[in-house]
Amino acid sequence: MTFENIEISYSVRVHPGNVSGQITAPASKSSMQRAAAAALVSGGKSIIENPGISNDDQASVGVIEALGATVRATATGALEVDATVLTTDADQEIKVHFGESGLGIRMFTSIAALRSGLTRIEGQGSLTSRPMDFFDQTLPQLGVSIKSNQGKLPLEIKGPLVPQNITIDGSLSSQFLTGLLLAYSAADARDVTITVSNLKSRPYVDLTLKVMADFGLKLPQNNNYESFYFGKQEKPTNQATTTYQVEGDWSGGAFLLVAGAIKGPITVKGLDPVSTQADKAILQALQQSGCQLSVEQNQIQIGPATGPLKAFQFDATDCPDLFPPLVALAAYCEGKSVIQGVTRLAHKESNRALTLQEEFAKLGVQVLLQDDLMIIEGGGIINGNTATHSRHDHRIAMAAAVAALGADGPVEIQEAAAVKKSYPNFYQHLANLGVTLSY
Ligand SMILES: O=C(O)C1=C[C@@H](OP(=O)(O)O)[C@@H](O)[C@H](O)C1
Ligand SMILES: C=C(OP(=O)(O)O)C(=O)O
Repeated sequence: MTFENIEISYSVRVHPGNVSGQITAPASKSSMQRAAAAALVSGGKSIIENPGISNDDQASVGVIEALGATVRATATGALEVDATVLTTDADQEIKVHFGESGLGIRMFTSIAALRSGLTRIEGQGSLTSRPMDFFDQTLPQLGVSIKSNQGKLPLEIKGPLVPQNITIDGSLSSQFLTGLLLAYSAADARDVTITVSNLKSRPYVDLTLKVMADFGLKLPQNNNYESFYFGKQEKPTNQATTTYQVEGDWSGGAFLLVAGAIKGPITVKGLDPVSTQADKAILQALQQSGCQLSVEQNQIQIGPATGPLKAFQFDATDCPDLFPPLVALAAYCEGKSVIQGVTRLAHKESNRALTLQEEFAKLGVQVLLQDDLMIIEGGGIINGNTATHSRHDHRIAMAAAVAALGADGPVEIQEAAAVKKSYPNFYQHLANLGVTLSY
């Protein structure tokens, strides 16, 4: 597919009403993209079951193909990845395109740096303004030459990356560390340590290590998220085919759960309560809100409280993608809800603190920003008969759509197709739950 042609200009009108029935959460793009990377660097054969189909997922599959893996869809819908013989020569000059995926580019750039040939790294939309200067600072220390556009895309890199003891800053994003962990493992790093200061979004690193373990890759020792030590032993040689099941997505699922808490009851399937995914933490805020919640291994049942929902306090520093669904929830909770971690939002698909404040203001919901805190005044009337805009940010579109369920009239979401980045079936899933949508 060509990312230049993604069509993002249609609007969706979400009509207020109840949700009911059952729905299965989509595949997690965090799990899927890591699986694609792990399948490539394993140098073996893998089967990825329940593969994601979002734009970010498709971008990652395209990237592993560009890096030489062969990918084939099976009759059951799984993906078969063969990385035993790479079709791309390591010395060849190649171009890889990441669409708008922050994880994709930050994870695969270090992996592509294992090549001795030149790799040109491109992206589009919001990705072109997201910071990549980490690579300017880090890759030269590992023997990789890099040319960037003043710390932004496009990048040109030429390796091969040679693992060294290195110290990195983990405060902007965990995604760079995810890439280095995979690259060091692939390069059979021995007796080498990645030291990380101020690491944020830690559970995402747990997910990286979990996927690496599932693919039988060489694993570092995690010393309290402050350093990751790759031991002296040789990396395992992987003979057997790995079968990996992509996890259901707590990040997209969070919007379904909030819809259930506001206007359910509904049953959400496919979310593993013992997943390492950061956004599983939505359950804590939902519990505080007093909604009806029953969490089982195979399904979550969720519905409104008997009385009004209650305001909550939540620290989203390590699960920043929960801000948008939490703001939608807070809009329906009586009183002031407080979410910590605002500084983590500046460099997402939009500056999410501001876009949440501006788009929810259109719905009559006041969102205050005080240093690292977001304060949402909830429990009032949600304005319908109004238009919001996705701001080309999938999570802003989904937050506005869910908030619309209890509004006093329909809410338009402009440039609604932004959801394709992570959850292409989102509107269909709302419709399956009984929501009336018009286009
Ligand atoms: O590794 C991942 O899958 C992700 C990590 C998080 O980013 P940061 O580490 O930059 O917070 C998250 O916001 C992003 O949507 C996905
Ligand atoms: C920020 C996000 O993703 P990424 O950083 O991978 O583009 C997201 O999905 O909300």
